[in-house]
Amino acid sequence: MEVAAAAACGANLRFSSPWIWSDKVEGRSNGFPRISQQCTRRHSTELQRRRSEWVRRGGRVSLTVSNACKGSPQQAPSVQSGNICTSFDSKWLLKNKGEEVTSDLNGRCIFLVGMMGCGKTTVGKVLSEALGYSFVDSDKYVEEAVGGSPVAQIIKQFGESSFRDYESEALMNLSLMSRQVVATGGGAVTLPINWKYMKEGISVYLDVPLDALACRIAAVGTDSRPLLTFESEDAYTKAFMSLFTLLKKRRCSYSNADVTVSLQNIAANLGLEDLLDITPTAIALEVLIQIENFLQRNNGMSIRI
Ligand SMILES: Nc1ncnc2c1ncn2[C@@H]1O[C@H](COP(=O)(O)OP(=O)(O)OP(=O)(O)O)[C@@H](O)[C@H]1O
Ligand SMILES: O=C(O)C1=C[C@@H](O)[C@@H](O)[C@H](O)C1
Repeated sequence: MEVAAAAACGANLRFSSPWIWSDKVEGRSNGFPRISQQCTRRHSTELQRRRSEWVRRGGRVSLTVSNACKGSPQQAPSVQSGNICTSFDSKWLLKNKGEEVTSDLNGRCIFLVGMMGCGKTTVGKVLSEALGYSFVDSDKYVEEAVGGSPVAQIIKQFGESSFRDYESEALMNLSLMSRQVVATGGGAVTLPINWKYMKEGISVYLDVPLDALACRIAAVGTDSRPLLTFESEDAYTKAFMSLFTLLKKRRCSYSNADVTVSLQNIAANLGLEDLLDITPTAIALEVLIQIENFLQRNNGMSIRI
């Protein structure tokens, strides 16, 4: 099936194998993607199979051995991005890195930003545990503030602009706190005032390829996501095309984050072909490594904009 509306969007798409096989999404002469029906069905089934496997394994991943890491856990060297060792349990590495980074952070909050489905909640919970921080989901914070209605209903009932006002108020309140990992809403980055709040802490962009996002969202359904407005019977196509348009508008805003953590880079560094093999623990570890680098580059200070 061809997705005509793709032609309306002028952004560059980055496809990461193996989420979209080259025989299923083909570049067209006009530079826009063509997505086959078969592709979308295969994606959902494959995703569900892999997710069950991932859950059965307890979210574990085997990491590539690096020559840079030798010795016992007691003599563990500091972990550099891209040099994650198999010899130690990744949770052990995360805990240790968490302890190191916690003291550098001096109580500052971490704000996770990124498109819906990029893993802010999943990774945020793991990260907060490693840092000894609390975890807050700003969507949940808004829901509680307005009496328990789901975000989808708030948007439908009051409109996106009112939701953004509630979201800004939530971020303002959260920016006054310390020792919190905050999973922000996917669109929080679009309002400049929110950056003022988030710059009270360290902001981290979780950069996940569009096709992986669409797969994850399609696997759980699009019903609770009113901003996915592309019309299609197929959940993957609906998610992919809507996210494509949203990301085109937001990419620049995400780049304001202090730190970017790219799943494609993690996969490349770990020698993994499949993004689904990257566990939340491995992603949280990369977040901490990148935060540590950022703090070192800026002498422990977050740059304010
Ligand atoms: N590393 C991962 N590997 C595989 N699936 C993942 C991973 N991280 C998250 N997921 C799955 O992706 C989906 C979205 O994750 P999550 O809710 O953490 O994203 P989010 O960024 O908080 O989304 P939103 O902004 O919509 O709240 C969930 O179904 C989750 O189980
Ligand atoms: O990307 C977005 O704009 C959104 C993401 C969700 O987290 C919610 O904040 C809401 O559905 C809007």
